[in-house]
Amino acid sequence: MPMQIQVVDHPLVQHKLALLREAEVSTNKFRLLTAELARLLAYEATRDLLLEDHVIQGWCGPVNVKKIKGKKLTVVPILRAGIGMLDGVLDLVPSAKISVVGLARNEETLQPEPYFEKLVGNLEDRLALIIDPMLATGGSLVATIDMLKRKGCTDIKAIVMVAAPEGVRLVNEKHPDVPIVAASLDSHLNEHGYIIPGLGDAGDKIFGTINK
Ligand SMILES: O=P(O)(O)OC[C@H]1O[C@H](OP(=O)(O)OP(=O)(O)O)[C@H](O)[C@@H]1O
Ligand SMILES: O=c1cc[nH]c(=O)[nH]1
Ligand SMILES: [Mg+2]
Repeated sequence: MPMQIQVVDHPLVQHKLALLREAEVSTNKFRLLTAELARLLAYEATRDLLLEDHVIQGWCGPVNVKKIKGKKLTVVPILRAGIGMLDGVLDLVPSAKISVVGLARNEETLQPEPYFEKLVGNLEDRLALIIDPMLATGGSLVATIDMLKRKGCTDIKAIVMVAAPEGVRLVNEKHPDVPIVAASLDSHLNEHGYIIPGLGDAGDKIFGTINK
């Protein structure tokens, strides 16, 4: 089975990703680039929202226009690192609700350990846009999708900056209905579950908890 993932090859996306990969990138620059990249990826991820026809009163009389149909959006940042992408996504969808999921990957077992869940009501008729910079083993994304589906959400998409093939395969297998949009599909995971070449620890870089 070929992997299902949309890699956005827009030159601005690839350029910003290249700057993010620099070993010496500062916390400030990493945050700014993460927000900019999130904005561009969200633009691509919302490309297939459905439109409907409306007639409005324009300056010279009635005008036929198109507006987004029906479904409202909830953005779902996975704590902590997903917070780094939130402002960029909200720039495009400022009225979206926000559902927050807290997961910490256990460094030994690589399993996600849930510590927070605050999902907005009525997920049945909302598109959930999950945001997290890193898709590594896929455990965190699968756990988040499981939580959303338990609350009745049926329309889910994930935006990540960098994905590993291992994680994409797991999400494709467990949740084939959930599209993944990424800036890059990288080579593999190392023995500690880090993406190679990846970005290092995105949470630590965004929150300034270690230098590299
Ligand atoms: O695909 P996985 O193998 O589950 O790994 C990816 C997860 O790991 C990182 O978060 P981490 O658990 O380090 O938490 P943090 O955001 O608080 O740093 C990252 O932001 C993802 O959520
Ligand atoms: O490469 C990785 C894997 C998990 N989490 C990160 O922040 N980076
Ligand atoms: Mg981390």
